[in-house]
Amino acid sequence: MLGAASFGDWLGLLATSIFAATQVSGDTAKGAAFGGVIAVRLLPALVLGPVAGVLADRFDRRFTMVICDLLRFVLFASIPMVALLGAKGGVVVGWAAIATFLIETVTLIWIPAKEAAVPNLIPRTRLEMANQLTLITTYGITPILAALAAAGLEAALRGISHNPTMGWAEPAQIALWVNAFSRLATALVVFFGIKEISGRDGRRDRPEQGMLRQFVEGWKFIGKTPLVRGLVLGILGAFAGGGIVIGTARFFASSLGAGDAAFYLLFGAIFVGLALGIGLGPMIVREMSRRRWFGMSIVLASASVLILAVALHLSMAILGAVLVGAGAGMAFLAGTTLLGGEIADDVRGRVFAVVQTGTRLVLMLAISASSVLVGVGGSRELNIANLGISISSTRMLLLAAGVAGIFAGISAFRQMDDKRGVPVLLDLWGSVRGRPLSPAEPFTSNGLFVVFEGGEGGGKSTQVARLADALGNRGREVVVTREPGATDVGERIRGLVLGGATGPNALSPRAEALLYAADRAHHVATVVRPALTRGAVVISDRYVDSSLAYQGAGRTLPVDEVSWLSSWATGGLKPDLVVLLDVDPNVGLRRVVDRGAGTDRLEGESLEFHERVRYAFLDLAAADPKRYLVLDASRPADEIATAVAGRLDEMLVDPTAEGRSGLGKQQPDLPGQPRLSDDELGKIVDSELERRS
Ligand SMILES: Nc1ncnc2c1ncn2[C@@H]1O[C@H](COP(=O)(O)OP(=O)(O)OP(=O)(O)O)[C@@H](O)[C@H]1O
Ligand SMILES: Cc1cn([C@H]2C[C@H](O)[C@@H](COP(=O)(O)O)O2)c(=O)[nH]c1=O
Repeated sequence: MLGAASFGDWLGLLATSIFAATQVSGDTAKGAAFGGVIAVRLLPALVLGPVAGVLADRFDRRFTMVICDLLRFVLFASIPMVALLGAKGGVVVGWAAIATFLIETVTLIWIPAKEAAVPNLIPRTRLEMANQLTLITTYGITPILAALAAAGLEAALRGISHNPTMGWAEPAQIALWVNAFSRLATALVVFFGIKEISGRDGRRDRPEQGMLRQFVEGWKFIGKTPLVRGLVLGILGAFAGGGIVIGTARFFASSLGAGDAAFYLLFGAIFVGLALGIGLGPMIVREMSRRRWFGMSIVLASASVLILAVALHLSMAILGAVLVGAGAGMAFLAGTTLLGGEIADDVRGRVFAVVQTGTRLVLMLAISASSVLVGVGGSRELNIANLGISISSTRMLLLAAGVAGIFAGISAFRQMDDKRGVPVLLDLWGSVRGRPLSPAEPFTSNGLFVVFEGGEGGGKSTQVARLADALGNRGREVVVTREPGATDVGERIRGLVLGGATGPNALSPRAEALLYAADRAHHVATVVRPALTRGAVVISDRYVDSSLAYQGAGRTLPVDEVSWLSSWATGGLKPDLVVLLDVDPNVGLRRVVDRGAGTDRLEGESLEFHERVRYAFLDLAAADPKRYLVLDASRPADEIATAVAGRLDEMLVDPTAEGRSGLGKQQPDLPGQPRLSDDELGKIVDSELERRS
């Protein structure tokens, strides 16, 4: 139904503008009438936008929508009616402008009511799919259908409408009637068919609050909530960029040496990209955090504006335009879904109203300012320092828009990020492959987590014991632990992975990886985290890197999958320091044999296996040197112990020294959930009790 109404609206937008233009003669008057009607449609946003959201949050949204649609029915129908009643051209145009202004005003109230109501009707898991459908219908299918219908009407009725007795059959008039009746139909469907829109809690939340208070509270909510701030900032930034692209499009097409055809091609490319972004985006990024996806999509759209700015050839410009559209489409979808799904019902209307008002204003300003600016300098070329490098002002403007958009996308990303500390590109790559990285579990470490890693016989157990003694003598609480086998469950797992059959009946590599991960999950939850919370120094003989080296490089399982598994098992807990005892496998394995306690299943692996393990450890250390202390394990044990103790001294004296990233620090608050003062908390509890009573 909303699709049909949207079709009617697009048709109405085209029809009112064309209709106004046909009522006057002369090019200038026609242009003014056409542009005037469109400008009038945008103006009410200025006046009414801020209060529209309050109405959506205050009154029954179903009745608000129905009343708005009935009003729009009457107003749309009145435009052709005035002409039918025989009014003169000027009067008809005047009334078309006034009616359009009123229609837009009413629409401004209808949109936040509808947008705020939709999330209450659809389960959250389906919200994105519903938004996909709505956006594709509203911005993809219905404008095209409307344009086709307008052209079809024009062709079909050309003969009839010249007949003076058939004035009512002018194409623009018919289109307006269609628009009017589509609104009447929406009103009836919402009133009789979607009664659930009325049944929400939010309306009764604060009936005693005045409108002004609600209005002010809405703005405060937007300003104070990082998620909403980020969303609003990102959406406005994206629209500003989009406005500049639209405003400069014609000059840009001519700067490519192409004419009107190129202009239409670029426009088409943006819409193709938009449809691809909205339609395929969720399938590509799969489980990726929607907050991250939103910021990244804005960065993609803006970076693609830069491609436009430097495009030397039409094909490059078309690629840029498709990517601009794809980024914008994905940002639009992610933004709408986040607004609907993560914002409480009682303020949702006001947030939607701010977004819709802001986007209209920003778009209008960006289009007009950029078209004026390129109009002034667009046909000329700026010649830099007489070096023969000439840059058109259109491209400079696009460059500025791209940079500003990237900035807006990054700031939005930062404000909303719900996976702080998780590398962005790895997360994106993991999500595309169906395995997004998990954020670190909120946790306060008051201690120090030191891990010893390395190949077989490197001297880890020896050095763990030496360090524990040294720290214990200084009065520190030290917890010595190991993987696998630090807990009862771990002991049993150790028996499975290190004992057990070899040859064809041996444990499969994936099962082995899962068993090590299970040991680790239990170990971290029951030994490591509690000790770190107490403030102890935890010294572990092996941790995550052993899985990456042995199961990843040694068994040749995909390292990113093993890494994801470990990060899931540990909730993202990273050591403060990893001491890597680097040993040639020939030397290490000889020591193991000389120890005389026999060899286990892994120690019995080939030399090539142990070589791969060794270089995997070294690669891990090279990728994050601040967190690692790499020592040559062939040095005497005392020298190694002194080097380790020296590094620990530095870290314990200066808690901010490199490698002590998580120490004594609380994980950041989740974005979108600012900490509340006792006062604020008290107020919320009071109002909740009041509401319940
Ligand atoms: N720096 C060293 N130089 C020579 N021998 C050493 C050195 N450090 C330890 N050793 C000896 O090497 C053998 C293995 O040492 P240790 O058990 O500490 O190594 P590990 O890395 O824990 O072995 P595993 O890989 O089995 O866990 C022991 O006999 C130990 O005494
Ligand atoms: C944690 C972990 C260990 N391993 C391997 C490495 C060793 O061969 C054994 C542990 O024996 P140690 O004498 O206690 O060093 O297990 C592994 O393959 N994957 C891991 O995650």
